Amino acid sequence: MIEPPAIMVDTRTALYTVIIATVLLLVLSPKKTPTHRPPTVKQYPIVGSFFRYIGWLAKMHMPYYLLELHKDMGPIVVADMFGRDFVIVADPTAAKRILSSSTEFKRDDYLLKNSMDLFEYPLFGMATGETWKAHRKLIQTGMGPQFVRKAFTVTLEVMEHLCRIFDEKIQNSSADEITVDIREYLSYSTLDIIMATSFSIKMDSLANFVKAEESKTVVNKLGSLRSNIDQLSGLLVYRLMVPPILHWFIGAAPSQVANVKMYFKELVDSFVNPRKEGITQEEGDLLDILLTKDEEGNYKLTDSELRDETLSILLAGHETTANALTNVFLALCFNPQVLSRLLDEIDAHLPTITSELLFDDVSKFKYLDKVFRETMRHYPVVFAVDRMAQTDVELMGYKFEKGTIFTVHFNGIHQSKEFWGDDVAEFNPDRFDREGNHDANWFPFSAGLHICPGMKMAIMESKVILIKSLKQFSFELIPGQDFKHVHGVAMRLRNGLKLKVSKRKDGHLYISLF
Ligand code: HEM
Repeated sequence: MIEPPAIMVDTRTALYTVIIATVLLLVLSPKKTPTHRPPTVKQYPIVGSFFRYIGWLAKMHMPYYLLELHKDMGPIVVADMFGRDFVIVADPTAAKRILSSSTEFKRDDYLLKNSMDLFEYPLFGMATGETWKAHRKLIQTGMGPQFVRKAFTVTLEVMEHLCRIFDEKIQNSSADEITVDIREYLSYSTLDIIMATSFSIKMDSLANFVKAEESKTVVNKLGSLRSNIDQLSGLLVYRLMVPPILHWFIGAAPSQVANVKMYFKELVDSFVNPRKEGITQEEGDLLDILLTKDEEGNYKLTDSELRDETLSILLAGHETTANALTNVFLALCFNPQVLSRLLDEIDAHLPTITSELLFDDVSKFKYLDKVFRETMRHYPVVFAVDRMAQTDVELMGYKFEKGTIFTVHFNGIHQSKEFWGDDVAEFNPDRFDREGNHDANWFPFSAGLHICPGMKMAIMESKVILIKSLKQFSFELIPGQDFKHVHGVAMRLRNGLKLKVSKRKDGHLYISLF
């Protein structure tokens, strides 16, 4: 018969042996070799996975397609689109690494490759390299604290104008309310703001839009700036997706786009040349910085570089902000309790319509800051950006060859329960009060080398527009609209956002759902 104490000693020894062996195994075992390929969307010869995404593409719902892929296959997925493989990444640590490296990953100019005849040097599309670096330095210098202060003053002026327009229209209406597509008004307002802030040019596109709307005609050439910008961004997207041989059939051949090209050349010449020739004075604005000369007295940017950078600012800096603001209105419409708290804050800091708003006051609107941040998390206007591997790389446990394209999927990160909690689908500005480094998971302005240089201006401009409009007017959602976002240069509501606007009647604004 076996003595019980002896059994106990043996069991303990065996247990210790197992623990030590496990620890040794973990410490000494070779590093797990990364597997070759992450989960991959099933592809067929020639067509790849075209039939899986064609439905989404046709509805312009590619952002929703990418979210579905993550839901089915995890945070890193290989998907083919238009005959190319993209590694779609929805992990904040991997995203930071991709966006911050100047050796392992770079932006390629694939967005521009088919559109070099239209423009070649816009900062937002240029490959990471020496030309980009020189342009970025100039633009960053020009978008310093003075730029943001100037944007504040300009935004107040434009908002005074916009509020006057709404006031007059409401007074002239029989029902004391008007129906507007708020995105249209925001789009023209942000266009005027960016032109005046960056180049000290008064475009009056908002006024021209209103005149054109009333008379149903385009009032003058300047009024068509927006439509030319729309055409240019559309051409960029179409030319990216359609091979050059087919450009003629979609109206995008060089001869067919000559008018758009000429329009922008004339427009930019009209304000750059007088400044160059000393006919108009220096304004201390971004244009002055873009017109900086080197030690030999030559302009740092060539004529075409200057024209393209001017256009780049217009393209990058106006629809983005207009769509972000439209999304705030959308979010407020669906979340009346958030709106109510926001109005309390606005009323606390600005007791009357005539109360003055100073630059330093904007930072006091803490709840507004959270509402804006939550809107940008919920609906990131730029939902993804691409980078190309410059060497063989290892990422998230997988190996990739040089030349692999990575899509950093901001929307995927922003919609991930892992990083934002189980209530990720809810619109909750208070989530930014919770413990944790929210900035590490928040990418609406990208990160790293190409982080949006206009971010501070965009945030300040948006806050002023919201404070001023919400203080004076009530907004009511028109039912039956399509609230799904479509892709393009920016993620946007397909048909804008129709709202009823009336004067705010008491201390509270009402944005009601239906
Ligand atoms: C809510 C508004 C805005 C959003 C969401 C936004 C978003 C972005 C994002 C995500 C990028 C990075 C692209 C990349 O990583 O490849 C970017 C770049 C850029 N943005 Fe913005 N932006 C906004 C407003 C503005 C404004 C107001 C300006 C100009 C005043 C501006 C000028 C630029 C420029 C020039 C770049 C290119 C930077 C580079 O490649 O080095 N953006 N923006």
